[in-house]
Amino acid sequence: MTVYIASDHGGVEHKELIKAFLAEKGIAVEDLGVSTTDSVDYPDYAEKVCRKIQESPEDRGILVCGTGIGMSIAANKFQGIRAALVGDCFSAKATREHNDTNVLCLGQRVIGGGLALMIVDIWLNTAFLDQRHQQRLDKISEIEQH
Ligand SMILES: O=C(CO)[C@H](O)[C@H](O)[C@H](O)COP(=O)(O)O
Repeated sequence: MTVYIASDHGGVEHKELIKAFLAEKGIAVEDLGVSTTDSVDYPDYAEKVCRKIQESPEDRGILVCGTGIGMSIAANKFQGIRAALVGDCFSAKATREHNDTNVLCLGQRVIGGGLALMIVDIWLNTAFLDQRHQQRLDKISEIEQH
């Protein structure tokens, strides 16, 4: 599994932190930008990550902006992407178990680096529960077709 990661200017510091954390754990990570705090538009970076996940659905994406909200709104426009904005450990686990999310969104202006890394660790290491949850994801896919 490869983790594709990107941020806008409001999330670049957490992105760098997460990238180093994943590399240290031996997890393949590909950085799709940005590398400076020059102002950019977050949908451009959400698209870069989401296109990668559409091409290889076994991979995962992580998007960071100031609040994580803009990235999550943009990411959920892409077919097959289930993106969640997460700011606590309980939701990090639940959104994998129940929603099988393939993109994690984080807000650098909202949560500290330590919590961001905990969330990433839980999110990457929690499996989808399937069972009753799959039928709900199927309904989301149906909505996406119309
Ligand atoms: O999309 C967002 C808000 O939902 C992100 O937090 C962006 O990073 C933010 O809008 C960028 O704001 P800025 O004033 O241009 O730095």
